[in-house]
Amino acid sequence: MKEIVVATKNKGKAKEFEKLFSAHGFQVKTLLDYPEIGEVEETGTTFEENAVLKAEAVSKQLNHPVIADDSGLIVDALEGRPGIYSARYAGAEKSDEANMDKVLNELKGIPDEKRIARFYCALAVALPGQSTYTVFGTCEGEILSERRGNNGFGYDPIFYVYEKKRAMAELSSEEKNSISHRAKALEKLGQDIEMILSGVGVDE
Ligand SMILES: O=c1[nH]c(=O)c2ncn([C@@H]3O[C@H](COP(=O)(O)OP(=O)(O)OP(=O)(O)O)[C@@H](O)[C@H]3O)c2[nH]1
Ligand SMILES: [Mg+2]
Repeated sequence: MKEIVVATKNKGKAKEFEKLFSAHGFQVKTLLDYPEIGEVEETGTTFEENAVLKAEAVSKQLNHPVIADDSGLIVDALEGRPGIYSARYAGAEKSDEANMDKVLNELKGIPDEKRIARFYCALAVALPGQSTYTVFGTCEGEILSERRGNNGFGYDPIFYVYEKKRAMAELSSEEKNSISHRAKALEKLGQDIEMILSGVGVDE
């Protein structure tokens, strides 16, 4: 089976990519398989910049093609926060529970129609010796007033997905993978995906 390296240490993302890429016949390796690779500092000011930083840094270290994901939650009533700071919104320990509590507290008393939000995912594909390619995807919804469901990761329990009329954490992994920002970004690679991945894949 061909392998694809995704430059993430996030177990939730890793699981989603495993399923998304298995549909294309690829086995996913992540930074959890390469403990020697340190954290890449996310110093960019956009999701795209951070995705490129992660993909290129890891591609250089491994000297092979790498995909990276930089993603997050954008809440209109919070002027776009937590945005690129989604993982660390409530502090460096990256606690999903503390992050959700912070968003829920900031939105206390805000009515449903003003709780509009979206998930955003930028994917960068870094191929050694070639320019890095980026695509993005979004998923529209609203911030609930309390948690619902146990699936997924991150802010999934407090995100109501318009397309499914349920919280993201109430969706099965198959359902999430059919509508998520991550899946939509991958879809944008469209018909190019097999071609790009045939360059990205590393034969075992
Ligand atoms: O409920 C969610 N469902 C999702 O589908 C989702 N995708 C992203 N996020 C949030 O945004 C941060 C990404 O930040 P991020 O791209 O820097 O990733 P990360 O730091 O977790 O891992 P890495 O990939 O950088 O190693 C994550 O930690 C989450 O808080 C999500 N939350
Ligand atoms: Mg990160």
